[in-house]
Amino acid sequence: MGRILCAGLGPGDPELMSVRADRAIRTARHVAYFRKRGRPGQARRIVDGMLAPEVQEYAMEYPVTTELHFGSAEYKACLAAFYDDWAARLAALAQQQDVVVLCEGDPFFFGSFMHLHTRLQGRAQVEVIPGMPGMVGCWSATQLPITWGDDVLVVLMGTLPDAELERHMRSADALVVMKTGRNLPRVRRALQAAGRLDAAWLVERGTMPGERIVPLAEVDGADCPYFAIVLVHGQGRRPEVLE
Ligand SMILES: C[C@@]1(CC(=O)O)C2=NC(=C\c3[nH]c(c(CCC(=O)O)c3CC(=O)O)Cc3[nH]c(c(CC(=O)O)c3CCC(=O)O)/C=C3\N/C(=C\2)[C@@H](CCC(=O)O)[C@]3(C)CC(=O)O)/[C@H]1CCC(=O)O
Ligand SMILES: C[S@@+](CC[C@H](N)C(=O)[O-])C[C@H]1O[C@@H](n2cnc3c(N)ncnc32)[C@H](O)[C@@H]1O
Repeated sequence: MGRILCAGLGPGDPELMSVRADRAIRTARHVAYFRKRGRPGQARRIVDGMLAPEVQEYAMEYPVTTELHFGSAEYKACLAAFYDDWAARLAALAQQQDVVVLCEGDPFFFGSFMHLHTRLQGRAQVEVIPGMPGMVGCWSATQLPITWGDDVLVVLMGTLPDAELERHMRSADALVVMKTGRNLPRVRRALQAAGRLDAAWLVERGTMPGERIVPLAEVDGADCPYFAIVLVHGQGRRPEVLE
């Protein structure tokens, strides 16, 4: 059985990837990565200038992202076929030589590689190199702590229904909202309803080129990039500052 190594790349700044991922990428002969059709892909962009000249690249282009609703049968069938196809191709390739799959952030944290990982069991030796999740890069970009004392941190997806968003926003101390993109107006409304809007920050492309950090209440756009996270920092218990 060949080996498939998935390298977590961290939030975007190449200096935030692990030494192990760096080594795997620089010595790789076969490199695969996900991307939206017609775009360079964040994972591929992060490793610009790191790949060996003779490397073979495999761009795994999503057949759809927002064109079909993710709850529809058509979307599920289309994505299942896409993952099945790439799992078979990578397993065959790995018979000859190691394959490195690139993944922005951490592969096991809402990463596309999870869908290949499931399908590759028993067909290849699969290893995952952890990466710093995007949200860590984002809260560090704000230069403020995210949790103190007993704070409960909840990670939400902007794709959740409005009522679910609002319920969690009311109960948690610190908040991370991912998959913001075109869901931004709904995320904003839910934060307002939960009384959290004034404490919320929008971090677009955290640690990537074009990074933008703004108080969410000051943003009037209906949309933001897919690579954007909304944060509410916890204010939990801590010893008082005496001086
Ligand atoms: C459908 C939707 C729903 C949802 O997120 O649940 C969804 N992606 C959406 C949008 C979207 N996706 C992408 C862009 C362009 C970004 C750009 O180029 O700017 C846009 C925006 C756009 O097209 O406008 C590309 C992309 N997506 C993933 C990666 C790789 C990675 O991150 O690993 C990359 C490459 C990024 C790169 O590196 O460039 C990964 C995932 N995306 C998934 C689903 C899951 C897989 C599908 C499945 O199996 O269901 C998974 C694995 C996440 C998971 O399963 O949690 C949501 C619509 C929400 C809505 O309705 O608004
Ligand atoms: C499919 S998930 C992938 C998560 C990734 N595996 C991780 O560990 O962060 C994509 C979502 O992650 C968030 N994200 C990841 N990295 C980010 C970054 N550097 N800046 C802003 N958002 C980011 C965005 O909310 C985006 O919609």
